[in-house]
Amino acid sequence: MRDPGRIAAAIDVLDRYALRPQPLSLLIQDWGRRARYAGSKDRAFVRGLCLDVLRRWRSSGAAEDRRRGMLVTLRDHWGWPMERIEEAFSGEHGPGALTDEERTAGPTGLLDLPSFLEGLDGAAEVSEALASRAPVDLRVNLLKGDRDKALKATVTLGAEPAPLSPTGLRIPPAGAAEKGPGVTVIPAYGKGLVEVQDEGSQLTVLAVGDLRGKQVLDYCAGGGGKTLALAAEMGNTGQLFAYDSDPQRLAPIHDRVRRAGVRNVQVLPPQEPEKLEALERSMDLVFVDAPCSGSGTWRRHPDAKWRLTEEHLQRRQEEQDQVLREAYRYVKPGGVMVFVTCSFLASENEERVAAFLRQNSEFSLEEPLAEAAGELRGKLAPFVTGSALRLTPWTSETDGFTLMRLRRITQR
Ligand SMILES: C[S@@+](CC[C@H](N)C(=O)[O-])C[C@H]1O[C@@H](n2cnc3c(N)ncnc32)[C@H](O)[C@@H]1O
Repeated sequence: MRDPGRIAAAIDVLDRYALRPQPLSLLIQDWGRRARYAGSKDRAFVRGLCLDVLRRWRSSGAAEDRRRGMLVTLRDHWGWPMERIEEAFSGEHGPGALTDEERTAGPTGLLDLPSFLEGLDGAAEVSEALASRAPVDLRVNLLKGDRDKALKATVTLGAEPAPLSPTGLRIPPAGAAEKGPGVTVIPAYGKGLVEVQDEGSQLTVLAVGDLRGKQVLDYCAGGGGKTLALAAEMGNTGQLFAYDSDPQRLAPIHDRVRRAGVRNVQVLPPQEPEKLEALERSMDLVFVDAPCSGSGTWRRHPDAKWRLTEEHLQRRQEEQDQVLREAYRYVKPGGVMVFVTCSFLASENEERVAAFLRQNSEFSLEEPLAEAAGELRGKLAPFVTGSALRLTPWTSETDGFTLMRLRRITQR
Protein backbone atom coordinates (compact mmCIF):
# COMPACT_ATOMS: atom_id res chain seq x y z
CA MET A 1 0.00 0.00 0.00
CA ARG A 2 1.08 3.60 -0.60
CA ASP A 3 0.67 6.65 1.65
CA PRO A 4 -2.84 7.59 0.37
CA GLY A 5 -4.36 4.14 1.06
CA ARG A 6 -2.65 3.81 4.44
CA ILE A 7 -3.83 7.23 5.59
CA ALA A 8 -7.38 6.61 4.41
CA ALA A 9 -7.30 3.32 6.32
CA ALA A 10 -6.09 5.03 9.52
CA ILE A 11 -8.84 7.67 9.24
CA ASP A 12 -11.42 4.91 8.74
CA VAL A 13 -10.19 3.03 11.86
CA LEU A 14 -10.24 6.23 13.91
CA ASP A 15 -13.73 7.14 12.67
CA ARG A 16 -14.93 3.78 13.99
CA TYR A 17 -13.17 4.45 17.30
CA ALA A 18 -14.86 7.88 17.56
CA LEU A 19 -18.23 6.26 16.90
CA ARG A 20 -17.72 3.60 19.55
CA PRO A 21 -14.52 3.84 21.64
CA GLN A 22 -13.07 0.34 22.03
CA PRO A 23 -9.59 -1.22 22.19
CA LEU A 24 -7.59 -0.15 19.13
CA SER A 25 -6.25 -3.70 18.72
CA LEU A 26 -9.79 -4.92 17.94
CA LEU A 27 -10.36 -2.18 15.36
CA ILE A 28 -7.02 -2.90 13.68
CA GLN A 29 -7.82 -6.64 13.60
CA ASP A 30 -11.18 -5.84 12.06
CA TRP A 31 -9.58 -3.60 9.42
CA GLY A 32 -6.95 -6.32 8.71
CA ARG A 33 -9.74 -8.80 7.95
CA ARG A 34 -11.33 -6.36 5.49
CA ALA A 35 -8.00 -5.32 3.91
CA ARG A 36 -6.56 -8.68 2.86
CA TYR A 37 -4.12 -6.86 0.52
CA ALA A 38 -2.40 -5.12 3.49
CA GLY A 39 1.03 -6.52 4.42
CA SER A 40 2.72 -6.49 7.83
CA LYS A 41 4.44 -3.14 7.08
CA ASP A 42 1.07 -1.61 6.19
CA ARG A 43 -0.44 -2.87 9.42
CA ALA A 44 2.47 -1.48 11.46
CA PHE A 45 2.10 1.89 9.68
CA VAL A 46 -1.67 2.15 10.20
CA ARG A 47 -1.44 1.00 13.83
CA GLY A 48 1.48 3.37 14.62
CA LEU A 49 -0.32 6.31 13.00
CA CYS A 50 -3.61 5.57 14.82
CA LEU A 51 -1.75 5.36 18.15
CA ASP A 52 -0.03 8.70 17.55
CA VAL A 53 -3.30 10.42 16.61
CA LEU A 54 -4.96 8.93 19.71
CA ARG A 55 -2.08 10.14 21.89
CA ARG A 56 -3.01 13.69 20.82
CA TRP A 57 -6.69 13.08 20.25
CA ARG A 58 -7.89 16.39 21.67
CA SER A 59 -4.94 18.70 20.98
CA SER A 60 -4.74 17.67 17.31
CA GLY A 61 -8.48 18.18 16.85
CA ALA A 62 -9.02 14.49 15.98
CA ALA A 63 -11.72 14.08 18.62
CA GLU A 64 -13.94 16.34 16.50
CA ASP A 65 -12.52 15.76 13.01
CA ARG A 66 -10.23 12.85 12.08
CA ARG A 67 -8.94 14.49 8.87
CA ARG A 68 -7.79 17.50 10.84
CA GLY A 69 -6.20 15.32 13.56
CA MET A 70 -4.40 13.35 10.87
CA LEU A 71 -3.03 16.47 9.16
CA VAL A 72 -1.81 17.96 12.47
CA THR A 73 -0.19 14.65 13.53
CA LEU A 74 1.60 14.11 10.20
CA ARG A 75 2.77 17.72 9.95
CA ASP A 76 3.58 18.62 13.58
CA HIS A 77 4.61 15.26 15.04
CA TRP A 78 5.79 13.13 12.14
CA GLY A 79 7.49 16.10 10.45
CA TRP A 80 6.03 15.42 7.00
CA PRO A 81 6.33 18.39 4.61
CA MET A 82 2.98 19.83 3.41
CA GLU A 83 3.73 18.65 -0.13
CA ARG A 84 3.83 15.01 0.93
CA ILE A 85 0.66 15.41 2.99
CA GLU A 86 -1.19 17.05 0.06
CA GLU A 87 -0.17 14.15 -2.21
CA ALA A 88 -1.14 11.56 0.37
CA PHE A 89 -4.61 13.05 0.86
CA SER A 90 -5.37 13.58 -2.84
CA GLY A 91 -3.72 10.42 -4.27
CA GLU A 92 -5.51 7.29 -5.51
CA HIS A 93 -7.30 5.47 -2.64
CA GLY A 94 -6.53 8.49 -0.40
CA PRO A 95 -9.04 10.23 1.88
CA GLY A 96 -9.62 13.14 -0.56
CA ALA A 97 -7.80 16.43 -1.22
CA LEU A 98 -7.37 18.89 1.64
CA THR A 99 -9.61 21.94 1.65
CA ASP A 100 -8.23 25.48 2.12
CA GLU A 101 -9.63 25.56 5.64
CA GLU A 102 -7.98 22.23 6.53
CA ARG A 103 -4.60 23.35 5.16
CA THR A 104 -4.32 26.06 7.81
CA ALA A 105 -5.58 23.95 10.73
CA GLY A 106 -3.42 24.03 13.85
CA PRO A 107 -3.52 22.44 17.30
CA THR A 108 -6.63 23.17 19.36
CA GLY A 109 -4.83 24.16 22.57
CA LEU A 110 -6.77 21.49 24.50
CA LEU A 111 -4.98 19.14 26.89
CA ASP A 112 -4.70 15.46 25.99
CA LEU A 113 -6.49 14.35 29.13
CA PRO A 114 -10.11 13.31 29.70
CA SER A 115 -11.93 16.56 30.50
CA PHE A 116 -12.68 15.51 34.10
CA LEU A 117 -8.91 15.28 34.76
CA GLU A 118 -7.96 18.68 33.37
CA GLY A 119 -7.83 20.15 36.86
CA LEU A 120 -4.95 17.87 37.96
CA ASP A 121 -1.83 19.46 39.44
CA GLY A 122 0.65 20.12 36.61
CA ALA A 123 -1.96 19.02 34.05
CA ALA A 124 -0.04 20.47 31.06
CA GLU A 125 3.13 18.51 31.90
CA VAL A 126 1.13 15.34 32.61
CA SER A 127 -0.73 15.69 29.32
CA GLU A 128 2.47 16.16 27.32
CA ALA A 129 4.31 13.23 28.97
CA LEU A 130 1.38 10.86 28.44
CA ALA A 131 1.22 11.83 24.76
CA SER A 132 4.76 10.55 24.10
CA ARG A 133 5.73 7.04 22.95
CA ALA A 134 7.07 4.59 25.52
CA PRO A 135 10.20 2.44 25.25
CA VAL A 136 10.00 -1.35 25.48
CA ASP A 137 11.41 -2.47 28.82
CA LEU A 138 12.61 -5.97 29.61
CA ARG A 139 13.16 -7.60 32.98
CA VAL A 140 16.12 -9.92 33.28
CA ASN A 141 15.04 -13.12 35.01
CA LEU A 142 17.79 -13.69 37.57
CA LEU A 143 16.70 -17.33 37.88
CA LYS A 144 18.09 -17.84 34.36
CA GLY A 145 21.12 -15.53 34.18
CA ASP A 146 22.44 -12.04 34.91
CA ARG A 147 22.03 -8.70 33.17
CA ASP A 148 25.29 -9.02 31.19
CA LYS A 149 24.14 -12.30 29.72
CA ALA A 150 20.76 -10.78 28.86
CA LEU A 151 22.41 -7.70 27.31
CA LYS A 152 24.46 -9.89 24.98
CA ALA A 153 21.34 -11.87 24.08
CA THR A 154 19.33 -8.75 23.21
CA VAL A 155 22.02 -6.66 21.53
CA THR A 156 20.33 -7.07 18.13
CA LEU A 157 17.24 -5.32 19.56
CA GLY A 158 19.29 -2.32 20.73
CA ALA A 159 18.69 -3.04 24.44
CA GLU A 160 20.65 -1.07 27.05
CA PRO A 161 20.66 -1.15 30.86
CA ALA A 162 17.55 0.63 32.18
CA PRO A 163 18.30 3.73 34.31
CA LEU A 164 16.67 2.69 37.61
CA SER A 165 15.96 -1.03 37.80
CA PRO A 166 19.04 -3.24 38.29
CA THR A 167 17.12 -6.02 36.51
CA GLY A 168 15.93 -3.78 33.67
CA LEU A 169 16.88 -3.41 30.00
CA ARG A 170 15.46 -0.70 27.79
CA ILE A 171 14.85 -0.64 24.05
CA PRO A 172 14.17 2.94 22.86
CA PRO A 173 10.77 3.60 21.23
CA ALA A 174 10.54 2.51 17.60
CA GLY A 175 10.06 5.11 14.86
CA ALA A 176 6.49 6.27 14.33
CA ALA A 177 5.52 3.80 11.62
CA GLU A 178 7.97 1.00 12.39
CA LYS A 179 7.17 -2.37 13.83
CA GLY A 180 8.22 -2.71 17.47
CA PRO A 181 11.19 -4.92 18.38
CA GLY A 182 10.46 -8.64 17.94
CA VAL A 183 11.16 -9.51 21.57
CA THR A 184 9.06 -12.64 21.72
CA VAL A 185 10.88 -14.32 18.81
CA ILE A 186 14.43 -14.13 20.22
CA PRO A 187 15.84 -17.26 21.92
CA ALA A 188 16.44 -15.39 25.21
CA TYR A 189 12.70 -14.81 25.52
CA GLY A 190 11.82 -18.41 24.64
CA LYS A 191 14.27 -19.62 27.27
CA GLY A 192 12.82 -17.34 29.95
CA LEU A 193 15.91 -15.13 30.36
CA VAL A 194 13.92 -11.95 29.65
CA GLU A 195 10.31 -10.90 30.15
CA VAL A 196 8.59 -7.81 28.75
CA GLN A 197 7.86 -5.66 31.81
CA ASP A 198 7.91 -1.90 32.23
CA GLU A 199 10.67 -0.62 34.49
CA GLY A 200 8.11 0.95 36.85
CA SER A 201 6.39 -2.39 37.28
CA GLN A 202 9.73 -4.06 38.07
CA LEU A 203 10.51 -1.37 40.64
CA THR A 204 7.28 -1.94 42.58
CA VAL A 205 8.52 -5.46 43.32
CA LEU A 206 12.15 -4.51 43.98
CA ALA A 207 11.08 -1.71 46.36
CA VAL A 208 9.42 -4.20 48.72
CA GLY A 209 12.79 -5.38 50.05
CA ASP A 210 14.37 -8.77 50.73
CA LEU A 211 11.88 -11.56 50.03
CA ARG A 212 14.11 -14.62 50.39
CA GLY A 213 12.53 -17.38 52.45
CA LYS A 214 9.28 -15.41 52.96
CA GLN A 215 5.64 -16.46 52.68
CA VAL A 216 4.15 -14.22 50.02
CA LEU A 217 0.64 -13.95 48.56
CA ASP A 218 0.24 -12.20 45.19
CA TYR A 219 -3.46 -11.43 45.66
CA CYS A 220 -4.27 -9.96 42.20
CA ALA A 221 -1.89 -12.11 40.20
CA GLY A 222 -3.66 -11.82 36.82
CA GLY A 223 -1.44 -13.29 34.09
CA GLY A 224 1.49 -13.34 36.49
CA GLY A 225 3.69 -10.37 35.51
CA LYS A 226 4.40 -9.43 39.13
CA THR A 227 4.32 -13.09 40.26
CA LEU A 228 7.32 -13.88 38.06
CA ALA A 229 9.20 -10.81 39.31
CA LEU A 230 8.42 -11.70 42.94
CA ALA A 231 9.56 -15.30 42.37
CA ALA A 232 12.85 -14.14 40.87
CA GLU A 233 13.46 -11.86 43.88
CA MET A 234 12.71 -14.79 46.19
CA GLY A 235 15.29 -16.88 44.29
CA ASN A 236 12.97 -19.89 44.41
CA THR A 237 13.05 -19.86 48.22
CA GLY A 238 10.09 -19.50 50.58
CA GLN A 239 6.59 -19.89 49.18
CA LEU A 240 4.72 -17.71 46.73
CA PHE A 241 0.95 -18.07 46.31
CA ALA A 242 -0.72 -16.57 43.23
CA TYR A 243 -4.44 -15.79 43.46
CA ASP A 244 -6.87 -13.91 41.25
CA SER A 245 -10.65 -13.82 41.39
CA ASP A 246 -10.80 -14.25 37.59
CA PRO A 247 -9.72 -17.74 36.48
CA GLN A 248 -9.38 -16.64 32.85
CA ARG A 249 -6.87 -13.95 33.71
CA LEU A 250 -4.93 -16.45 35.79
CA ALA A 251 -4.80 -19.05 32.99
CA PRO A 252 -1.51 -18.02 31.25
CA ILE A 253 0.40 -18.08 34.54
CA HIS A 254 1.16 -21.82 34.42
CA ASP A 255 3.10 -21.66 31.13
CA ARG A 256 4.88 -18.47 32.15
CA VAL A 257 5.99 -19.95 35.47
CA ARG A 258 7.40 -22.98 33.66
CA ARG A 259 9.27 -20.93 31.07
CA ALA A 260 10.78 -18.71 33.78
CA GLY A 261 12.12 -21.69 35.78
CA VAL A 262 10.03 -20.73 38.83
CA ARG A 263 9.59 -23.54 41.36
CA ASN A 264 8.18 -21.86 44.48
CA VAL A 265 4.75 -20.80 43.16
CA GLN A 266 1.41 -22.35 44.02
CA VAL A 267 -1.44 -21.05 41.91
CA LEU A 268 -4.66 -20.75 43.93
CA PRO A 269 -7.68 -21.08 41.63
CA PRO A 270 -10.70 -19.05 42.77
CA GLN A 271 -12.83 -22.18 42.23
CA GLU A 272 -11.10 -23.71 45.27
CA PRO A 273 -11.54 -20.95 47.89
CA GLU A 274 -10.52 -23.23 50.78
CA LYS A 275 -6.90 -23.10 49.55
CA LEU A 276 -6.88 -19.32 49.90
CA GLU A 277 -8.72 -19.38 53.23
CA ALA A 278 -6.06 -21.69 54.65
CA LEU A 279 -3.58 -18.80 54.38
CA GLU A 280 -5.46 -16.49 56.75
CA ARG A 281 -3.16 -14.45 59.05
CA SER A 282 -0.07 -16.31 57.87
CA MET A 283 1.62 -14.25 55.12
CA ASP A 284 4.77 -12.17 55.64
CA LEU A 285 3.72 -10.14 52.60
CA VAL A 286 0.47 -9.71 50.71
CA PHE A 287 1.16 -7.97 47.41
CA VAL A 288 -1.98 -6.31 46.03
CA ASP A 289 -1.63 -5.23 42.41
CA ALA A 290 -5.12 -3.78 42.33
CA PRO A 291 -7.41 -3.28 39.35
CA CYS A 292 -7.30 0.37 38.27
CA SER A 293 -7.89 2.91 35.50
CA GLY A 294 -4.47 2.11 34.00
CA SER A 295 -3.79 5.86 33.74
CA GLY A 296 -0.07 5.17 34.23
CA THR A 297 0.02 3.20 30.98
CA TRP A 298 -1.70 5.71 28.72
CA ARG A 299 1.49 6.25 26.68
CA ARG A 300 1.18 2.63 25.55
CA HIS A 301 -2.62 2.49 25.39
CA PRO A 302 -3.87 5.95 24.42
CA ASP A 303 -7.15 4.35 23.31
CA ALA A 304 -7.83 3.48 26.98
CA LYS A 305 -7.41 7.14 27.96
CA TRP A 306 -10.49 8.20 26.02
CA ARG A 307 -12.54 5.23 27.14
CA LEU A 308 -12.24 6.16 30.83
CA THR A 309 -15.34 7.87 32.19
CA GLU A 310 -16.04 9.16 35.69
CA GLU A 311 -18.38 6.18 36.18
CA HIS A 312 -15.60 3.73 35.22
CA LEU A 313 -13.23 5.44 37.61
CA GLN A 314 -15.81 5.20 40.38
CA ARG A 315 -16.20 1.47 39.69
CA ARG A 316 -12.42 0.90 39.84
CA GLN A 317 -12.34 2.67 43.21
CA GLU A 318 -15.04 0.38 44.54
CA GLU A 319 -13.04 -2.63 43.31
CA GLN A 320 -9.94 -1.27 45.04
CA ASP A 321 -11.86 -0.90 48.31
CA GLN A 322 -13.13 -4.45 47.97
CA VAL A 323 -9.70 -5.91 47.19
CA LEU A 324 -8.24 -4.20 50.28
CA ARG A 325 -11.16 -5.44 52.42
CA GLU A 326 -10.42 -9.01 51.29
CA ALA A 327 -6.63 -9.12 51.01
CA TYR A 328 -5.68 -7.84 54.47
CA ARG A 329 -7.01 -11.00 56.13
CA TYR A 330 -4.02 -13.01 54.91
CA VAL A 331 -1.36 -10.76 56.47
CA LYS A 332 0.16 -12.21 59.64
CA PRO A 333 0.50 -10.00 62.73
CA GLY A 334 3.65 -7.98 62.09
CA GLY A 335 3.42 -8.69 58.35
CA VAL A 336 3.06 -6.24 55.47
CA MET A 337 0.49 -5.49 52.80
CA VAL A 338 1.76 -3.60 49.76
CA PHE A 339 -0.88 -1.79 47.67
CA VAL A 340 0.10 -1.06 44.08
CA THR A 341 -1.75 0.39 41.09
CA CYS A 342 -0.64 1.42 37.60
CA SER A 343 -2.41 4.73 38.18
CA PHE A 344 -1.04 8.09 39.32
CA LEU A 345 -4.42 9.33 40.57
CA ALA A 346 -4.73 9.95 44.32
CA SER A 347 -8.36 8.84 44.16
CA GLU A 348 -7.16 5.31 43.29
CA ASN A 349 -4.29 5.27 45.78
CA GLU A 350 -3.95 7.54 48.84
CA GLU A 351 -7.72 7.97 49.14
CA ARG A 352 -8.37 4.21 48.98
CA VAL A 353 -5.70 3.44 51.55
CA ALA A 354 -7.00 6.19 53.83
CA ALA A 355 -10.53 4.74 53.58
CA PHE A 356 -9.15 1.28 54.42
CA LEU A 357 -7.24 2.60 57.44
CA ARG A 358 -10.38 4.28 58.81
CA GLN A 359 -11.95 0.80 59.00
CA ASN A 360 -8.84 -1.16 60.08
CA SER A 361 -7.01 0.22 63.07
CA GLU A 362 -4.85 -2.93 63.14
CA PHE A 363 -2.88 -1.55 60.16
CA SER A 364 -0.59 1.45 59.95
CA LEU A 365 1.12 3.18 57.05
CA GLU A 366 4.84 2.72 56.63
CA GLU A 367 7.39 4.64 54.63
CA PRO A 368 7.09 3.08 51.12
CA LEU A 369 10.83 2.29 50.86
CA ALA A 370 11.12 1.14 54.50
CA GLU A 371 12.86 -2.13 53.54
CA ALA A 372 14.22 -1.38 50.07
CA ALA A 373 17.91 -2.20 49.54
CA GLY A 374 20.30 0.74 50.10
CA GLU A 375 21.30 1.62 46.53
CA LEU A 376 17.77 1.28 45.17
CA ARG A 377 16.41 3.32 48.06
CA GLY A 378 18.72 6.18 47.07
CA LYS A 379 17.59 6.00 43.44
CA LEU A 380 13.88 5.90 44.29
CA ALA A 381 13.84 8.42 47.17
CA PRO A 382 13.17 11.38 44.82
CA PHE A 383 9.90 9.73 43.79
CA VAL A 384 8.41 9.43 47.28
CA THR A 385 5.58 11.88 47.90
CA GLY A 386 4.07 11.69 51.38
CA SER A 387 3.48 8.00 52.09
CA ALA A 388 3.52 6.83 48.47
CA LEU A 389 6.19 5.88 45.98
CA ARG A 390 4.92 7.48 42.78
CA LEU A 391 6.64 6.66 39.51
CA THR A 392 5.44 8.47 36.41
CA PRO A 393 6.45 9.10 32.78
CA TRP A 394 7.18 12.76 33.66
CA THR A 395 9.36 12.10 36.73
CA SER A 396 10.97 8.64 36.53
CA GLU A 397 10.42 8.09 32.77
CA THR A 398 8.61 4.84 33.50
CA ASP A 399 4.95 3.92 33.27
CA GLY A 400 2.95 5.38 36.13
CA PHE A 401 2.85 3.23 39.27
CA THR A 402 1.95 4.06 42.86
CA LEU A 403 2.99 1.92 45.83
CA MET A 404 1.91 2.20 49.46
CA ARG A 405 2.96 0.00 52.34
CA LEU A 406 0.87 -1.03 55.36
CA ARG A 407 1.95 -3.07 58.37
CA ARG A 408 -0.33 -5.19 60.52
CA ILE A 409 0.55 -4.11 64.02
CA THR A 410 1.52 -7.00 66.30
CA GLN A 411 -1.13 -7.60 68.95
CA ARG A 412 -0.05 -6.88 72.48
C1 LIG B 1 -3.71 -4.90 37.56
S1 LIG B 1 -4.41 -6.44 37.28
C2 LIG B 1 -3.15 -7.54 37.83
C3 LIG B 1 -1.95 -7.63 36.93
C4 LIG B 1 -0.95 -8.67 37.37
N1 LIG B 1 -0.59 -8.56 38.78
C5 LIG B 1 0.32 -8.60 36.55
O1 LIG B 1 1.32 -8.04 37.00
O2 LIG B 1 0.30 -9.13 35.43
C6 LIG B 1 -5.61 -6.57 38.54
C7 LIG B 1 -6.18 -7.95 38.74
O3 LIG B 1 -7.01 -7.92 39.89
C8 LIG B 1 -7.99 -8.91 39.74
N2 LIG B 1 -9.05 -8.68 40.71
C9 LIG B 1 -10.05 -7.79 40.66
N3 LIG B 1 -10.83 -7.87 41.77
C10 LIG B 1 -10.28 -8.86 42.53
C11 LIG B 1 -10.63 -9.42 43.80
N4 LIG B 1 -11.66 -8.96 44.51
N5 LIG B 1 -9.86 -10.41 44.29
C12 LIG B 1 -8.78 -10.86 43.58
N6 LIG B 1 -8.43 -10.37 42.37
C13 LIG B 1 -9.16 -9.37 41.86
C14 LIG B 1 -8.38 -8.81 38.28
O4 LIG B 1 -8.96 -10.00 37.82
C15 LIG B 1 -7.04 -8.49 37.61
O5 LIG B 1 -6.45 -9.64 37.09
